[in-house]
Amino acid sequence: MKQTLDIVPLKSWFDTGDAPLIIAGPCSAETEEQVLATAHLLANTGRVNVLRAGIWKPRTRPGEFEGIGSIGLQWLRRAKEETGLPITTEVATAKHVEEALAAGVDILWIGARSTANPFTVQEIADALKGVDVPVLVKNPVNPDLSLWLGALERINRAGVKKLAAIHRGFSSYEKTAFRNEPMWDIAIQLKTMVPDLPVINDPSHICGNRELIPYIAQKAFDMDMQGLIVESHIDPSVAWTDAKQQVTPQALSDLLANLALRHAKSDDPVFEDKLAQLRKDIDKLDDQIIKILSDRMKIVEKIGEYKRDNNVTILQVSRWDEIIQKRSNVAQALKLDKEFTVKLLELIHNESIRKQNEIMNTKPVAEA
Ligand SMILES: O=C(O)C(=O)C[C@]1(C(=O)O)C=C[C@@H](O)C=C1
Repeated sequence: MKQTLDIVPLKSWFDTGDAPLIIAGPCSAETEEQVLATAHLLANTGRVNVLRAGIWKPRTRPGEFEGIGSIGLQWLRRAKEETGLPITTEVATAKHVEEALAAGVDILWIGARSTANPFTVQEIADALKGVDVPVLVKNPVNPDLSLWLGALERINRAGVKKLAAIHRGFSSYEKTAFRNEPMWDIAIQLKTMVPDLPVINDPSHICGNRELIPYIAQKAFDMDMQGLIVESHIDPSVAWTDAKQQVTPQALSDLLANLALRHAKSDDPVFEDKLAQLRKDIDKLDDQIIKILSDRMKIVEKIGEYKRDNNVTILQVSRWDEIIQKRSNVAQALKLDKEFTVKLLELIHNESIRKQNEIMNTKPVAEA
């Protein structure tokens, strides 16, 4: 279902021409020297549009480094004056918003833990009323699209029209190669629901290690995301936070140079013609799929009536097992992915059960 947010296009508040928006900088501001040195090296790459640094850090356990605090804002401000790069930091309370704005922070971002808490988001939204500052909203820690959308809506209702989402992946109990599971389908759903909303990818927090960053960053561009926010430190080996996932400004520059940029459309008419033809072929096949599904469902309904009239259960596990087995074999022979085939059949089966459930509780036509 489409959702509307009253937003202005990214280009109107940050024009990067044809290139994606690149935000980079240390996970945490540690010292003035570190912030300034990183900022200069990043600016010198010519590939970075905005400098980031965490000042207030929500840490999972107490006792860890919780950010340098307000003093860091002055370092960021100086970095901005010296390099010309706009600056951004995370805010989690109304007081953070006030202090960041007073220090001339150009873009604010809301972290994943804050997005997960509507009280926090509302407090930030209230502090933003009447302020014309761009806000980036990270996805919540848990895989909950409504919560992400809800946070964007709260900020938007406060009057913030320069709005974007940050996809930083989701916590998962199961340990995988990623620190936070990308769960691309959730970000894709957000993009489908709010097509005008720019989505920026955060490969550092998805990966948790620098090695996987190029893979995720490329995938983000392939998924039509409008930018990247990447953690970069002059010397990641001594970083106070997230050492494993930070890259040097030089490594970031090399990484960005090696990414293939994608565009939502091509201006080559030959490509567009060929695409239009292939899409026509798909349209025809999709119509056939729908017709076949409708024919199948009519038979399912008929079976449903026989079952009702003979007091036979809807669910027939052995028949269903047989279908999964036989059709998966056919699918494999036709080079269709097995997992995809099983998921599709399960969807169909659930619909059969729903349909037969409706029929089970009606009377046969003769008795009605
Ligand atoms: O074969 C049946 O008994 C049906 O009702 C059809 C069908 C199906 O959709 O293929 C539906 C439900 C059963 O669990 C098994 C199969």
